[in-house]
Amino acid sequence: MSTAPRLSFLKGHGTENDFVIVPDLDGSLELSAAAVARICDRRAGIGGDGLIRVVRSSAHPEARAMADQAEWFMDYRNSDGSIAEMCGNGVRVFARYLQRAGLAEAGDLAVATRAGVRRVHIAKDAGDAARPGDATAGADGPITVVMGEATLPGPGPEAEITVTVGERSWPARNVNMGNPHAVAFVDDLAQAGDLLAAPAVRPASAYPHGTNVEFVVDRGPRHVAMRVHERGSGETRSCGTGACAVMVAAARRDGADPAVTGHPVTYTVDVPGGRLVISERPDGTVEMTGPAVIVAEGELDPVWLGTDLG
Ligand SMILES: N[C@@H](CCC[C@H](N)C(=O)O)C(=O)O
Repeated sequence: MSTAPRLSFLKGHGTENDFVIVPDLDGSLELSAAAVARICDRRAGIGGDGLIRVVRSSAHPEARAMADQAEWFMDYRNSDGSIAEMCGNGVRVFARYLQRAGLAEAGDLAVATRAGVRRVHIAKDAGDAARPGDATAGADGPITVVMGEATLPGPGPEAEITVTVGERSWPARNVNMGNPHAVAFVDDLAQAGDLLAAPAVRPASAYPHGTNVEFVVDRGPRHVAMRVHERGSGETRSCGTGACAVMVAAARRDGADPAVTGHPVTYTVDVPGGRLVISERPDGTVEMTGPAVIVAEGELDPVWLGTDLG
């Protein structure tokens, strides 16, 4: 009989950026990069753009210092097993899991991430939505995350980014939302091609740990659409931090800087998997609202898990 641990999981998504959620409340699991990649495999595993381990902050060495501000830590991994600092869609799905499991109530909540503590607001229902009547209000209501401030490098080589796909290159904006992004405005999203391989981004020195790449077109006033190639996951149907980076890049391009005007600015960002509504406030904080859905739960077969997991 197998002595391998039984591992419960849930599956969820935010605008079709999908995740395997692994509750490990007391932080007893060792999840190797290989184990994460196996679980996220869409043919041989559960499948997902990433894996989110739910751990009590006090039980995780990277989160212990945040435990007095946020009870729960989002340990986020990309589908190739690599670690990422932050996941904007993931943090909404994380909050939905906590609500569903009775570990948090609708309303305000703080979540610890590798990029710091993020404030989350879980709408009680569509009527409590940050934007009543918004298309993002599903049966469970939308979730809003205060994503922190975008960081853009000052003039210099790190600001002069070029993104290349095949024969075509575009200038891009370097925006950090806790994790790195290169945002390129294009004429047509199809120009990004099949995105089976990561676009080339130069200079490499601007992104010592690699980057996510967004391709953006205009849809109307304060309304854009994007595709994304995610570091560690490939093309996905959505990226929350990427959509925030896109919103800030679009606002700067459009001459809208809330820090200068004193007024918040809001963009609708369409992604292949849905719609996100994103605002930047005069104090520089970026706020994102979108759906978060849990679709299934189950248990991984301990025999299949084998010895990859401790
Ligand atoms: N999909 C996420 C971002 C996940 C991390 C990213 N691939 C990285 O390596 O930085 C989001 O919704 O923000």
